[in-house]
Amino acid sequence: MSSLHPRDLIPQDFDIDAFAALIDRPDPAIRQDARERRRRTAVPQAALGRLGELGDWLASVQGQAPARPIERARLVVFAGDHGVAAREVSVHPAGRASDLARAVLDGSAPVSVLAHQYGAQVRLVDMALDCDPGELPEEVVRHRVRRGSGAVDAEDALTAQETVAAFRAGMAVADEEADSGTDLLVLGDVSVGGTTVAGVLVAALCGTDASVVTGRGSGIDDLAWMRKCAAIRDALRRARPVLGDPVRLLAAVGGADFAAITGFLLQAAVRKVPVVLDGVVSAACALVAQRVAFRAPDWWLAGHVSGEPAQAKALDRLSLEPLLDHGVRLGEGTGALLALPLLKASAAFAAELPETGEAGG
Ligand SMILES: Cc1cc2ncn([C@H]3O[C@H](COP(=O)(O)O)[C@@H](O)[C@H]3O)c2cc1C
Ligand SMILES: O=C(O)c1cccnc1
Repeated sequence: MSSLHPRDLIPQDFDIDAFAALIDRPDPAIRQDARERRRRTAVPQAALGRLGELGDWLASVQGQAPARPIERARLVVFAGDHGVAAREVSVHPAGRASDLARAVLDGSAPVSVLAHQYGAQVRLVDMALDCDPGELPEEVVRHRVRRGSGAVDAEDALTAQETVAAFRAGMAVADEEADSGTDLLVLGDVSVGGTTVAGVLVAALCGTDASVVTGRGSGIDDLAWMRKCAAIRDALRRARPVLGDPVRLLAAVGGADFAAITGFLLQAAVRKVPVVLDGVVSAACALVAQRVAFRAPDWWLAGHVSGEPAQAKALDRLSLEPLLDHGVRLGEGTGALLALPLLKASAAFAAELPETGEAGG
């Protein structure tokens, strides 16, 4: 008989199913109120295009109509390395996500340029980078649960205990942000091999083959694509026995950053702070989180289409329609941040277009 080591046991005081009851839908009456206010402006309904609906959504998640301006948007970037990167499935060297993370910290990363441009604060959270923790600031490494997550095609990414610790860290980050008055969370990720892991989770939860979810990630060639597809196929075999259990699924074929993002998304919904999703990693975690609490996706917005087929599949399952499609494949939260000016525009229209008193067109 096989025996479970204590680190494979989910702590007894951890109840992931409690989220299902803790998360409400954003208030539909407020959404309706926002829609009716919009009808009373001189601008015809159709003229605002998607910005009208976006303003209604924003009002509903903020709990007031018209929507308030977004004043304290914060980009939260979760970082981690993945053992599966050793299969050469990324253009980035395996185990070197810390290089990408350092660029986010020193302001030279693509996402730093956008964050600076849009006045968004950036917070980097190291969950499992493969570098000495002493190389990074204490506030960045304080949530780290291990050095690199396991290679999901051959071994578990994490123990059950590490998964719960990472999930709780993500919840704690969402709580800290909610407590400090962040009014919009913009999600990003920095990893090497992350799009492979995301592909596994999406294929597992959608019941599709590896080839359907395998994309070019950070820009891989045909040979690397075949290696990535094979790694996803192998990991899918490992995922199947634990499909019904989100914690065991994240432990078997996820990673510390994925577990943290899943906890972060769910707790943000509990705290009623809206989140803009970025690419395939955000989408994969959102899909896991939807399994935990089916109402949670109403609190999230899909910033863009990243071109990874797994992202499109996941967003479809989440009934989230991405705002932008410009072929941006940079990760780091760039696609989510690009949506920020549109959201701000929708809030400004909602708040500042005068009502005429009569219903418009
Ligand atoms: C210039 C550049 C910088 C990036 N920084 C993060 N990513 C993106 O690539 C990684 C995932 O891709 P893969 O699964 O292939 O390793 C993540 O770090 C994601 O944020 C980048 C992608 C590019 C092209
Ligand atoms: O979907 C993503 O997040 C993505 C896609 C390509 C490259 N990096 C990230």
